[in-house]
Amino acid sequence: MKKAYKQDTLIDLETYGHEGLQSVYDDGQKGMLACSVCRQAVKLYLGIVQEPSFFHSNHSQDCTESMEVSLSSHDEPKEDAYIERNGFRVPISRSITQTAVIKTLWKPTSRIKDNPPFRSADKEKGLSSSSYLKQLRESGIELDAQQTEAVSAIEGPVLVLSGAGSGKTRVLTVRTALMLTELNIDPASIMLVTFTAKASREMKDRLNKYPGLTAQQINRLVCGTFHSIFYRILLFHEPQRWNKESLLKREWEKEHIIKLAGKERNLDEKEFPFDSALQQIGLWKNSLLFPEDIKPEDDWEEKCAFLYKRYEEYKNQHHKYDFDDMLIGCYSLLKSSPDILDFYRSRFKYFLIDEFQDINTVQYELIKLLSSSTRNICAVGDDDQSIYAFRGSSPEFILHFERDFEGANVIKLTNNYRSAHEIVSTANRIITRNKNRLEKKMSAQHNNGAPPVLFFPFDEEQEATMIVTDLKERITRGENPGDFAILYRTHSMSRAIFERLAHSNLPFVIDQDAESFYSRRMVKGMLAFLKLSLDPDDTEAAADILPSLFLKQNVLQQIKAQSILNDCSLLTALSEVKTGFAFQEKKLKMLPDQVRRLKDVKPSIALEMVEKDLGYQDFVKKRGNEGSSAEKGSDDVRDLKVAARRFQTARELLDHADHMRAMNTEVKKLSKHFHNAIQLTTIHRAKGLEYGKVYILGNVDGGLPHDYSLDSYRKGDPSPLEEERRLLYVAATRAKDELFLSVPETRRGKTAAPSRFLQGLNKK
Ligand SMILES: Nc1ncnc2c1ncn2[C@@H]1O[C@H](COP(=O)(O)OP(=O)(O)OP(=O)(O)O)[C@@H](O)[C@H]1O
Repeated sequence: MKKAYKQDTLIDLETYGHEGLQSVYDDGQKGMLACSVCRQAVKLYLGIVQEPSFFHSNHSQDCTESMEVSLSSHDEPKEDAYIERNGFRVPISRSITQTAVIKTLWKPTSRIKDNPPFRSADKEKGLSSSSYLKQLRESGIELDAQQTEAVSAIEGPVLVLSGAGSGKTRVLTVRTALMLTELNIDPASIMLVTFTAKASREMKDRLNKYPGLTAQQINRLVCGTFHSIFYRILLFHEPQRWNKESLLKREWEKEHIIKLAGKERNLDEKEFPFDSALQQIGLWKNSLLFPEDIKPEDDWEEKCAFLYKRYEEYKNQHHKYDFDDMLIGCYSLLKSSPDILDFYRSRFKYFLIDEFQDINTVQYELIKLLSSSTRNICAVGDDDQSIYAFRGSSPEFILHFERDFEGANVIKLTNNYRSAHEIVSTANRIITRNKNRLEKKMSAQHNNGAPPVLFFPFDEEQEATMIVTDLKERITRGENPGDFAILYRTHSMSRAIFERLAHSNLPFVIDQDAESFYSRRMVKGMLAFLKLSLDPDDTEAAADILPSLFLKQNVLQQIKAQSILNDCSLLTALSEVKTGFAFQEKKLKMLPDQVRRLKDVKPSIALEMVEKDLGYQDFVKKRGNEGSSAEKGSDDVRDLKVAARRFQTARELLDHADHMRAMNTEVKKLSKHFHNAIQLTTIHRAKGLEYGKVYILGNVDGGLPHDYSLDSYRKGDPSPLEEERRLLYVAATRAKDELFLSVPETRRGKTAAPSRFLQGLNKK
């Protein structure tokens, strides 16, 4: 059905603007829509599979008003294409309708086109004379020819270039097992380095299941992350200096130190992004750049360099160290103590390094130092999956492996055992456009699945609604929530989908470090004006608006005292503050009236007023971290304005923000216990994981690729853009069976161009 009434207004989907569909959807959810024929309640279907249409909420038979609808009979969706389950309209057929298109307004869902046909893999089995590999094969652990070569080349430098899903974990574990069994290599002479502690546990678990290995052998392996292994070495040689009590374990401990230093430069806690500064400091440390090496290129780097210097001084004075120091400390120890270096060079004879594409300078130098005499290093990784440049990793280490380790044997694993052919082909087409990479092409081992889907919501809100509709349909039909993942470039992109899932009954989990959108500095600051408009005595809100009025936090005490003395509200007291600047004082005088007016208009308008009339725009320009492009305050402001569109009053928006903050905490608590839930995660966190079905949000220029990479590209540096393309590649290759790419028409309230990474993928 294409027509419905909202009160007396007829909504005709044939002519209704794409941008208004979300609010029609919301009206339907609130029971505000009626069938144009029988006047019973209807809702709007806003999903991925079919075009939007109205359906009755309380019975499955839709009225036959199709004569009113100007779709040709050829295009008309059949009523029996739907069934009603749990009050939800579920299409029976999963086929994507490309013919029943709402003219001009609705861009139909489509699929990636022109992928090369699937060639049944004539997979070469690994031929090896190894009796151990035969034994493994008999117990179900097979290797193909490339994998066999990779596990058998034990001596000398080896680079295993393993495409996504090509079984590198299998290669690493089988290789280790082979060394311990058939080759009788002492486990204590093998260093097996993984990217996470979880990965090292998984490796050991797998080894424990392999035939012919004893628990004792596995325990004697030196297996762990770079940090855990090198910290053990430090602790052995300098236990006093590296005792556990001196470790700055938590981010807030480190932030505390740089915040103290920030006072010397008048960097306000509420304004300066100390967390980003810590990240910058970590980046320098991991690149073995010490305070004296830094040559700041702009104001941001200059401030960070100052904080870095003070941070190091503080640690030295107070005998503290952080995680980064563990690696730097070990590197210095080995460099400055030839005896110790010799000892470890003769102790460790074999190095196996997982996720080599994410190695950083200090880690690389450590491994080079230790392996230089035996040169038995086996690096396993995929330059196409290098996505941690912000932590100092770079695909350069893998790209230059052959140069740094002369005579290296390079083995490519190109069979993808994870994903269906159409997904693998699409991923290949995306990544081959990167220039700085080693040539390789994955080939899928099965063809069970249709080409990836492209869908085109109007904005972030519709994107979330369409995905949740799709999830509900599928889960109602019996699919497993744990099979789904929703991946995004940055946490802030997950706001709308989090909100929609929080209001559904679907089980979902989020990353532990995902902060609520409404707790972000710029968002809180802006909402504080709305809060004050409803309650001029709200102390927290008064404190939160001070930075944007360019007032120090100590003004809070002053206005509290004034409000008691003069028996007035905090807001009125604020208007009396004397700053010594006539212009500022004049602005403060106007504040109470301006703030009070905010509650009388829709929140989306109120936010515009805060931005333009109350000077928030100037604040964001000056203090919104605008220079550091990756985390701009202005982006948060634009996101908030999109979120606010769905609310009629300031109270509704503020209640929603409180609810979402509470839900964020709650969902994180539950995330630890949920085992069969939809996963919401950043692409970075999804690395190394796999899911049946994957939705990727925001495939538009500015979203993925992220704005900052486009800025760099315009300035002549293409490498961040290449890293963004790798991110899309990593995201796409997490999917085993189905992949959905969302391409919204607008983003943050502005028209958006489809991601350049998808160019040409859906055209004949
Ligand atoms: N020779 C093989 N035959 C059949 N299945 C295999 C083979 N090798 C690996 N697999 C399976 O392929 C899947 C992907 O393997 P794995 O997770 O080790 O890939 P990966 O290279 O680590 O992936 P990524 O780099 O994308 O995270 C696993 O389910 C694994 O059991």
